[in-house]
Amino acid sequence: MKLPRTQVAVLEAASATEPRLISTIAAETDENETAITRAAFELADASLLDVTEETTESVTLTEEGEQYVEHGLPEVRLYRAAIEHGAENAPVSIGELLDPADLDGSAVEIALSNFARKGYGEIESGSVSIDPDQDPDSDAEAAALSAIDSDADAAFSTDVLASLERRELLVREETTARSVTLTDDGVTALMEGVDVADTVGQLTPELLTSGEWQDVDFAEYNVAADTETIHGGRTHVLRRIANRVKRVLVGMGFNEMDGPHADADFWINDALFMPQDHPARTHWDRFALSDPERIDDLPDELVDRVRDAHRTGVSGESEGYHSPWDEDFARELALRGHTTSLSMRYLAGEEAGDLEPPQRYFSVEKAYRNDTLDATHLLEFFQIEGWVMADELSVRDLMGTFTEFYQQFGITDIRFKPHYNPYTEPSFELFGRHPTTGELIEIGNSGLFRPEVLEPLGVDCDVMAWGLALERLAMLITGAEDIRDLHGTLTDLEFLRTAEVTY
Ligand SMILES: N[C@@H](Cc1ccccc1)C(=O)O
Repeated sequence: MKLPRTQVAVLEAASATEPRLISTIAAETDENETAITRAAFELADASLLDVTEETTESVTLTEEGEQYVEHGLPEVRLYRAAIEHGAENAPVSIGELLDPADLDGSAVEIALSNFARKGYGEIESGSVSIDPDQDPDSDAEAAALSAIDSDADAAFSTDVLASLERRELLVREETTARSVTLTDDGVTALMEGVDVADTVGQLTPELLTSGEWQDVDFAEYNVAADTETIHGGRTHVLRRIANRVKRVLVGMGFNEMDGPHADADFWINDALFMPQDHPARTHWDRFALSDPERIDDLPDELVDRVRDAHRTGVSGESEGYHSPWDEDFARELALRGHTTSLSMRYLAGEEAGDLEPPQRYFSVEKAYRNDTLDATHLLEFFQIEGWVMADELSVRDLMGTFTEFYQQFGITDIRFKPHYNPYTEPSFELFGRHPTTGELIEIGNSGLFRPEVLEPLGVDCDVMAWGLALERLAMLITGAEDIRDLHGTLTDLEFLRTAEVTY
């Protein structure tokens, strides 16, 4: 029988009685492991070999884990120091214990939280009291750490391993080792004699330049063979969803808006009839920029009309806020807290000229808010902004548009809740049901622009508008439960590699 060179090498290195590791064969034959693996699978396909896989877990300590092996766990050090300072009798202030326990910086926090978690005692108003029945010498985590330090294969309860992993004191890794064993057919083939076929497995520059490629026999590829998974580049799941959203909206007849991320407060807030003392306009919520200090090129007449709307209202029963309106503040620069600044620019005729109804515009762009990070909030996120201008619009048009839009993503259970925005009346928040937790999560905000917004802009028909959160839509589509899985430093790579955008 004639076989390619690497296959002959694998066959000769394999045994019928004892599985041999592919990595060992690769080392012995001085071939790379991928080539040997491929040869092994080809031989398995021809029934000459069996390939078996064994997954093993290896555990290694992190740098922090190693430090604790040497110096003791912070909570254990705290317990020992507390005993030495008489905490068995009366609570001792934490300050007194830091030095003796050799704790500073982030180690203090680590010591306190694990001390409490393990029931070593209690910390109340800055004082430590201990549970005298505890024995830090039998701390299960400390024991596991030092045992792993001396023997990586040491066995432990999964609970202890999991908690050490959570504390990032160790990392667990899975490795798959493949072994080969000769089958009966393989043994027979070897006994009858196996020769190296003059086939070429790889086309090289030398073969090409010498012209030799014309005379050689090429080895056949087994395209069905099992191989290592290679993770190629891929468009980020959020970008894929954004692209999909754009395509859907264009399909619904919308044009795309574009504009500055940093803008005058005038466009971000004042044009929207947001009172200047609104909480969202304070430094708690807003990322202010200082250079340039002010934006000069605002449309003067519009500035005057917006000022009047704020102070005394517009025609009809409108009253305005009757509060001071500071033009300098309106000219200040900030990162846009919503992309509704773009809607204002377009409705004012600043971007695409004067617009006659009907019109539909959208953007899928970033907005910035000084929020607290959590499972549903990021400091920068994408908004799906949109508006429709027409002679006569009602809440039914708004609901119908959302129903049609979300349907394209397979989302049919949307809820509406009456809401308040200074710039729309009526206003509605939108909720969607999370596919795995079943929880209703807020996915957007919407409404019909008030006359106090439209009249200064020179728009004399109805405009309905919204801002939907792209990341929340992504959570509904992919089932991600934490927005931080989608982007930012905590993203789950495996999720990004495998997440599908279905529609
Ligand atoms: N700007 C609003 C969304 C919105 C846009 C337009 C009209 C109504 C609401 C937000 O960020 O939540």
